[in-house]
Amino acid sequence: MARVFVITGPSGVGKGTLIRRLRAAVPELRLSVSATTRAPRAGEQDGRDYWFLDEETFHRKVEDGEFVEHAEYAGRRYGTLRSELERHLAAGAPVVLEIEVQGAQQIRGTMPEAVQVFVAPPSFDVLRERLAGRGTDDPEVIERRLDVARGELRQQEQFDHLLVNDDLDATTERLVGIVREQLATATAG
Ligand SMILES: Nc1ncnc2c1ncn2[C@@H]1O[C@H](COP(=O)(O)OP(=O)(O)OP(=O)(O)O)[C@@H](O)[C@H]1O
Ligand SMILES: Nc1nc2c(ncn2[C@@H]2O[C@H](COP(=O)(O)O)[C@@H](O)[C@H]2O)c(=O)[nH]1
Repeated sequence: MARVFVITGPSGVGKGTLIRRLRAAVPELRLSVSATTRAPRAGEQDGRDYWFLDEETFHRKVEDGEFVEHAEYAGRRYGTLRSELERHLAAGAPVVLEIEVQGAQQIRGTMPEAVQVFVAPPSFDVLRERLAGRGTDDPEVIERRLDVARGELRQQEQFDHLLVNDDLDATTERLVGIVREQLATATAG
């Protein structure tokens, strides 16, 4: 029964944008707020955008088995807290995770019933433009993320669904369609 949706793909491809639109269309879908050791960006709030943790606290939570998945990404740590995911599932709500590719691969091993969607850019140049256009990261951070993206894009065929995020409205519609279909199947079953 598909109650967990994983949205993965390279940084800057539009995962967060698509998930905001998805949640507006499917209001019962809840977002699992991840933990990270990276610094908050301007306007980001602890507990809403991320749980911002120092390295020591993140490490302790890893040791205590508090993450369902975690990964090092571009020099920072990111992870899905078991408590976040279980809180939503216990309330009977479907949950969406926005995570990078190593974490998505871990979820495949531990939660094979989760529906995994890989979001790809129309081209590498477009990905670069989106990361730069977002205006949240320094040029060297953008280059590091693009380096990671090359490896991530090589894994795109391994996921249940592949969405090329070209036209935002069209991609949103396809994502909403995937989620609604899975939820309808789960309800019927
Ligand atoms: N289909 C699209 N066409 C044009 N611009 C887009 C499209 N989708 C997203 N964007 C823009 O691309 C930028 C990056 O999007 P977003 O922050 O959602 O990416 P992300 O995959 O969530 O990144 P990260 O993994 O770093 O959180 C944003 O400025 C967003 O408005
Ligand atoms: N494996 C995980 N990856 C995560 C998680 N939360 C976010 N992310 C991904 O990290 C990168 C960078 O994010 P940014 O906010 O610094 O731009 C991006 O691909 C996110 O999707 C998580 O819990 N686990």
